[in-house]
Amino acid sequence: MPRTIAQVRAYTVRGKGADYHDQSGYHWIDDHIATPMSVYPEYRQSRQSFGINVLGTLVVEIEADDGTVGFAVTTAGEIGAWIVEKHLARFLEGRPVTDLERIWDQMYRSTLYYGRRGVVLNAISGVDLALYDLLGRLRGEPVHALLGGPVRDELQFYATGARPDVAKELGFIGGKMPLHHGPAEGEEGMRRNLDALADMRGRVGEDFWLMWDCWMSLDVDYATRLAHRAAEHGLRWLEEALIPDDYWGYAQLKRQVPPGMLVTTGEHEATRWGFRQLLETGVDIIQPDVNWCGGITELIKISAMADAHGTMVVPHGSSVYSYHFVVTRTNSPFAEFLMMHETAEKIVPMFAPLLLGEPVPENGRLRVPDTPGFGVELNPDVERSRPFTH
Ligand SMILES: C[C@H](O)[C@H](O)[C@@H](O)[C@@H](O)C(=O)O
Ligand SMILES: [Mg+2]
Repeated sequence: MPRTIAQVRAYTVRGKGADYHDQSGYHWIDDHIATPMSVYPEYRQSRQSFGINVLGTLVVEIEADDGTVGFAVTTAGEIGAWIVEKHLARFLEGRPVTDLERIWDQMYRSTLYYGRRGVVLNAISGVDLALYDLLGRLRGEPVHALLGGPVRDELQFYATGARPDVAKELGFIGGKMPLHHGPAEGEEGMRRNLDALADMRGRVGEDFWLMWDCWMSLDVDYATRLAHRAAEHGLRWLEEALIPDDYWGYAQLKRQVPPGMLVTTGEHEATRWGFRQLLETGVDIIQPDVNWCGGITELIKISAMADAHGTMVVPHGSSVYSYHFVVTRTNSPFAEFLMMHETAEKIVPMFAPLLLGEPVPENGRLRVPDTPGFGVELNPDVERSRPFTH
């Protein structure tokens, strides 16, 4: 007889954690990075200035009738806590822990009138991930064992951050840099972008992967011109050049970039329906974030669709929550590691200080632990609050 769900609880945490853009003091991740808001000069220097960190962390706890507790974290803060406590909890409490598919379907269908993507799917993802953590703890198995088991002994990673040259020394297979200047900064900005790429290529040599993360900041014309000029410096992929809804733009960009340059995107997309539209554009790699796209239950569907399209799935950096998935999928040959050290020169856990036991790559590689669930615990020293109950 499977255990049943006794209670669902939602907590919020401010500062760092799953809302990893919420850093204090200097941090490369908030240093003049191009965004859709870069058309407004007053919002170019800092993404926090326009609110990239307004949500905060949501912690979802799910307790079984035997007292076992599973949890997961995501980016959703108080809004997410309200959605979990006041709306989603009703589809879980009293149900078997194994009811993953029915619970997901009812959470998604019941929130369609105000959800579909964004913070509602972040909250649904948090619940789904907490359920997988609880199921793994109850069965004494790591989540990757619940997903069919590893297809490789260890993960290999590329690193995202300001210092691909340091990433190369640390054993990563590539370095993804933030793009600093968008179309509104004209030819001067384009030249600065290309100078930065040329400089980094000079530091890492000819064979190390270099990528740009454009964080939705470009238009098709600028992205096409940038791609063609970046080709001489061996840019491997241009990531999230356009806003997520511009599926037509992604299809055009894919047709226009130089042969061999990859077009990638997807971290701000959600559900099998959103990714079906993305796959039909012909992009080369989709990058769902498992904490935002609908959780493991939805990522299984997204990944199978992509596999049939011959498209790689390299989830956006989301620590253990993506590692347990990537290690079980043949069309996910490598993973992302976000360098959350303020100058991207050292390895620190992505969600630090939120999770105890959060594993990090060594020499750019990681054997995903066999600890039950996702193998991490909430840090009791991190202050959290429960803003709503039900
Ligand atoms: C580095 C990028 O600007 C984002 O901050 C990052 O979170 C995301 O786009 C990524 O792909 O890691
Ligand atoms: Mg990205």
